[in-house]
Amino acid sequence: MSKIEHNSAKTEDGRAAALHKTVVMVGMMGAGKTAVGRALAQRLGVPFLDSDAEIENAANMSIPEIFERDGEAFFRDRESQVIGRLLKGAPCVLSTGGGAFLAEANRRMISERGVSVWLKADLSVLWNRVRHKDTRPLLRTADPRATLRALYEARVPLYSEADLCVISDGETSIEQMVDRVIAALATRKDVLELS
Ligand SMILES: Nc1ncnc2c1ncn2[C@@H]1O[C@H](COP(=O)(O)OP(=O)(O)O)[C@@H](O)[C@H]1O
Ligand SMILES: O=C(O)C1=C[C@@H](OP(=O)(O)O)[C@@H](O)[C@H](O)C1
Ligand SMILES: [Mg+2]
Repeated sequence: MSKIEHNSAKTEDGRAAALHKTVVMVGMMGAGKTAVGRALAQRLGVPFLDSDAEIENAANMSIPEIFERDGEAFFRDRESQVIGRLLKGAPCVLSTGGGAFLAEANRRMISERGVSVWLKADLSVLWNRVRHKDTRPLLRTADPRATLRALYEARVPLYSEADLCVISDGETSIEQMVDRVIAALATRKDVLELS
C-alpha cells in the first residue's frame, strides 16, 4: 500500500489528504487562527485543537479569568506546556493564541514537530474583528486600538519566522482562507499530500 493510501483521510471535496505534520496556526488576535483552523481541520478530516480552549478547559476558567487571577506569566507557562503536549500527538490542526509564537522555546518546539502557518492581516482588518469582543484581556486598556497596534508592530518580526504565510484580507471568507492554506501546505510534500 502506498504511503498516501495508508495515511489518508478524505477531504470534503473528495480528495485523499495525507497530513504528515501538525499544522500550527500563528498570528495576531483576530487573524482567524481559531475560525480558519477549525474549518481547515474539518476539510482535511483531522482533529482540531486550540491551545486557548485546552487551557480554559483544564483550568475550568476563561482566559480573562486566568489572566486576572494568575497573571500572564502563569498563562504563558500553561500555553507552552499545552502546545508541547499537543505537538506530541498525531498530526492535526493546532490553533495557538496570538502570543504563543513569541517565546523562542515555543517556536523551536513548533518547528521541530509541526509546520507553522502565519495568518497575516492588516491592523484595520484585525481591529474590525476584535473590537466588539471583550474576551482578550490584553486589549482591556484605555486605548485598545493603540494597544493592538503596539502588539502588532512588536510581533510581526517574529511571526515572519513561520514556515508559511497566508494573507487574510477583509474580503476573503473563512472557506477561501482554507483553500489558500491548503494550497500553501501542499507546496510542502513533507507536510501534505493530496491526490
Ligand atoms: N476570513 C475571515 N472572514 C470573516 N470573518 C473572519 C475571518 N477570519 C476570522 N473571522 C472572524 O473574526 C473573528 C476572530 O477570529 P478568530 O478565529 O477568533 O481569530 P484568532 O483565533 O486568530 O484570534 C471571529 O468572529 C471570526 O469568525
Ligand atoms: O495575543 C495574545 O497574546 C493572546 C491572544 C489570545 O488568543 P487569540 O489570538 O486566539 O485571540 C489569547 O491567547 C490571549 O488572550 C492572549
Ligand atoms: Mg483564537
